[in-house]
Amino acid sequence: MSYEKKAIHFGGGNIGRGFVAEFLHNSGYEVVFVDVMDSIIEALQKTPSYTVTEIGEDGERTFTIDHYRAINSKYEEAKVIDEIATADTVTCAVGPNILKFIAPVIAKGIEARRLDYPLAVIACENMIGATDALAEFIKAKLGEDTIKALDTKVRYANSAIDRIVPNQSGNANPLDVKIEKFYEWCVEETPFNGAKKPAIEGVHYVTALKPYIERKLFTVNTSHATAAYYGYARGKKLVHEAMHDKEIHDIVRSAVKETANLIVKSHGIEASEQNDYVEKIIARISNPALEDEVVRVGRAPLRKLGRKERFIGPASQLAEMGEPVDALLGAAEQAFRFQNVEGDEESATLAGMLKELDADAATQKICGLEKDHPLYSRVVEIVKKVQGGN
Ligand SMILES: NC(=O)C1=CN([C@@H]2O[C@H](COP(=O)(O)OP(=O)(O)OC[C@H]3O[C@@H](n4cnc5c(N)ncnc54)[C@H](O)[C@@H]3O)[C@@H](O)[C@H]2O)C=CC1
Ligand SMILES: O=P(O)(O)OC[C@H]1O[C@](O)(CO)[C@@H](O)[C@@H]1O
Repeated sequence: MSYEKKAIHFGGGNIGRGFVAEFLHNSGYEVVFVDVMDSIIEALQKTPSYTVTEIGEDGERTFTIDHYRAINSKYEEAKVIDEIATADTVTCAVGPNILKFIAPVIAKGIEARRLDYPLAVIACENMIGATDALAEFIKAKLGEDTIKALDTKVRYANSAIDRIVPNQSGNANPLDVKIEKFYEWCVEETPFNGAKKPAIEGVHYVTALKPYIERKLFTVNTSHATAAYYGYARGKKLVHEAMHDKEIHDIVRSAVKETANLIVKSHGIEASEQNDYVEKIIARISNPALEDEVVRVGRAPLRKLGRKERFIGPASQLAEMGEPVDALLGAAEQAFRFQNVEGDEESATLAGMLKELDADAATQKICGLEKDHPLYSRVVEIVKKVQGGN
């Protein structure tokens, strides 16, 4: 394979190594990982290859990922800037809250650009409009001249990325990644009009991303997080254990029945198609081979209780239509109860906020709901219940 194209990928974690880098590598890109975690960067620098193992119903397939380099942006920012100046694409999978921290170095790379075609930037996060958000942070750091000629320097495309990559442990090579076989990576096509769009095999270019990302976030992530929060509350360690508990299984199904109603109504997707999609997701999150922990899937509850996120996002739209949202609110309640979980900073911040703020202030601050929104008083009641220890 010839490696004529170069991709800079921020975040050498689970989805970065296991999904994004695998696709870039298999499409002939040299991948330059950028991370701030010493152990990951050192391992990538020392180890010339790692293995991605896909777990499917029909067995396992392995791929060797090589021809990559790695830079720690904490110590070697100048190198990162130079790589971006001569790269074809920048991708990231760092978590929505980290976008603001990677933006300044990307901006400097754009300012220093030495190629006569635009850099393609695609954020791969569980977040609606993640690339737009990154673009805003980048714009704040760009000079006026660059902003005037922005189209010639950079093109931003939002994406929806779906593949379950659990935390990895027990692998002989700590860089190895075990992932599910299923994947979906949709990227907006129109931002590349008049420019070359990244030729990444497996990427599905779409003209309208909203139906894809909402269907994904409000089905995959809603069901996964519902199983995780109820599972955590009932002492389950792994997501499939939660899904094999009949009560939790039924609750998860009720939540995705509510979101299916929204997806069908707002995106004109056929009910039978959405039903097939739901069944596929239920099977995926029930897969014992993934050994996915409820605390990983429930991580960052403050973000997950946000206005556009997996519970309040669909529930607020449904409430505006006068449609049922009981199961979604039940799941949101369990998210509010995900407090002081070891290793999850946000769960401690959530606990602090629920102590300090009254229910109205917490509802507004955490869920971003306006007082006159039809969902508002119902969420306030939930917050009061959680605060009262009931
Ligand atoms: N793991 C999964 O199954 C999926 C994850 N995603 C999304 O991908 C994103 C990453 O998730 P994971 O890979 O699971 O998390 P992870 O925690 O395994 O990886 C995140 C990586 O970002 C790095 N990082 C943090 N700050 C950084 C900075 N300033 N510069 C460069 N790197 C930095 C971390 O050190 C870590 O290696 C999240 O937005 C998640 O929602 C999306 C679909 C599936
Ligand atoms: O990455 P988030 O947004 O914290 O959500 C947790 C998990 O949800 C999934 O995307 C699928 O439900 C994961 O595999 C992901 O890491």
